[in-house]
Amino acid sequence: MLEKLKTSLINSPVIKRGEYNYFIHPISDGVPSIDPHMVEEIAEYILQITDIKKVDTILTIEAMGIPVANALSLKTGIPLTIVRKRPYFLEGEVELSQSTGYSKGALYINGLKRGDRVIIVDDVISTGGTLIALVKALKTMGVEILDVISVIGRGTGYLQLNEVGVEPKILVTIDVSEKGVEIKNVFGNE
Ligand SMILES: O=P(O)(O)OC[C@H]1O[C@H](OP(=O)(O)OP(=O)(O)O)[C@H](O)[C@@H]1O
Ligand code: HPA
Repeated sequence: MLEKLKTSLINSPVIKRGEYNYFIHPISDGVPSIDPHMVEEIAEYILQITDIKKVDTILTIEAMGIPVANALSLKTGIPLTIVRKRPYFLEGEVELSQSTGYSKGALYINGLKRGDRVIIVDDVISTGGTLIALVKALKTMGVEILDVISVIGRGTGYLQLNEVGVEPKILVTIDVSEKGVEIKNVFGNE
């Protein structure tokens, strides 16, 4: 189960970004090159754990949620909506603040309306700062969140989502230290 993802995660280099131990992996960084068979493996797995038929749009966040979310879109014919890091000043655009363990910025939602049913797909959840801000904004907009799926999870940031009534599905949970990456859990194996 998710063998390509697990093997490659264990082999990820870890660098320092300030105090933050940052792992580098194709799915979360596009570096080194992304193996399409690994993306396929991940997309197949996600389709087994979510009820995709009810979804109006697959929602992801620029940049590194895109490869997996796009694979899901191609496989299902369900449109892809990308939360961007730049504004377009369109009517109804919603701005939110993003904060991760190593960066701060703004995100912009376009193309969603009240009542739309979405799944959120992202590459990594760490502090939870990105997804909590997005979930809060979507709830205010009246968008229905059917599932929140992260390919990789690290730390306890996902618990913040529990506080707003969301239990994210994290495919592979890891520990990251200066020594490297360790696999802690695979979704469905709890
Ligand atoms: O749980 P958090 O601490 O918020 O971290 C997770 C976020 O960090 C990464 O995004 P980043 O802003 O680095 O952008 P990228 O996808 O362009 O690499 C990742 O894609 C998640 O969106
Ligand atoms: O350590 C990380 N690596 C890659 N992407 C990330 N997004 C949050 N944390 C990380």
